[in-house]
Amino acid sequence: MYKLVLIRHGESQWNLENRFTGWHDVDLTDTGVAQATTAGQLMKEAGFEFDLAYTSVLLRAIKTLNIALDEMGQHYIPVERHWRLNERHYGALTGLNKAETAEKHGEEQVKIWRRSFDVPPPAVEMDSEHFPGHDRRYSQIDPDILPRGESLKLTIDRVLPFWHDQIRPAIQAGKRIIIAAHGNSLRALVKYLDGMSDDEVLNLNIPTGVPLVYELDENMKPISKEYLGDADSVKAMMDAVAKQGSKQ
Ligand SMILES: O=C(O)[C@@H](CO)OP(=O)(O)O
Repeated sequence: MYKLVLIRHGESQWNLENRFTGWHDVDLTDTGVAQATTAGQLMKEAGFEFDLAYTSVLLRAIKTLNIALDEMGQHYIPVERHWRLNERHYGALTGLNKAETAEKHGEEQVKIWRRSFDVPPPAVEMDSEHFPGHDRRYSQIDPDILPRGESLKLTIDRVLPFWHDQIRPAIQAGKRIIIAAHGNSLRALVKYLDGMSDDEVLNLNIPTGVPLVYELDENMKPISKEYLGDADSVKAMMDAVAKQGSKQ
């Protein structure tokens, strides 16, 4: 039996401002820092020990991981940062306020953009500041595979190769692993691990800064899955994420 912990970053500045974020590199708010600290305390109390951590190349996930590991006294473990764990790229929606977008285009359209399985947002132009090709951290990646706007399906297509090539073999080699990532890159992983249908994943919302603990069998099939912390507050946080696309 293997244990795996997934954690979405704590609240970011653009979560607070309710803006589509994607690959835009925003920092944590004070609440986000507090959530990451609490997550570390909860994992410490539960006796978790990690050998290796994976995260994205975005500040909010990296910081959440560092804060939580620091809190656990496990700041020294190796960390692998990879762009394939980045948030889903929100294309031309990046930076827009979700409630204002719902006023303009309707809540239904915003729900389709946020949660449909295979409808991508409108693409960013190559000359947009939100096209990743202008960012040094992506300079080694073939521009043809850099996203300009991803559906969940496209996000899954770029997250899963990293799971299969790197993370799964490390788990099966006995490494105890934590993955700090993002709402939609983690929805991609959870959909895959839980074998959820394209319809079921529509209602999956992942709260910020709460460790999600999986027990996996030899074939990486989930035996159990639970969030650490108070169940009612976790549920309230998930509902709040779902409502971010409502009109004000
Ligand atoms: O804006 C984003 O990048 C994501 C996560 O914050 O939002 P959503 O939950 O709307 O997919």
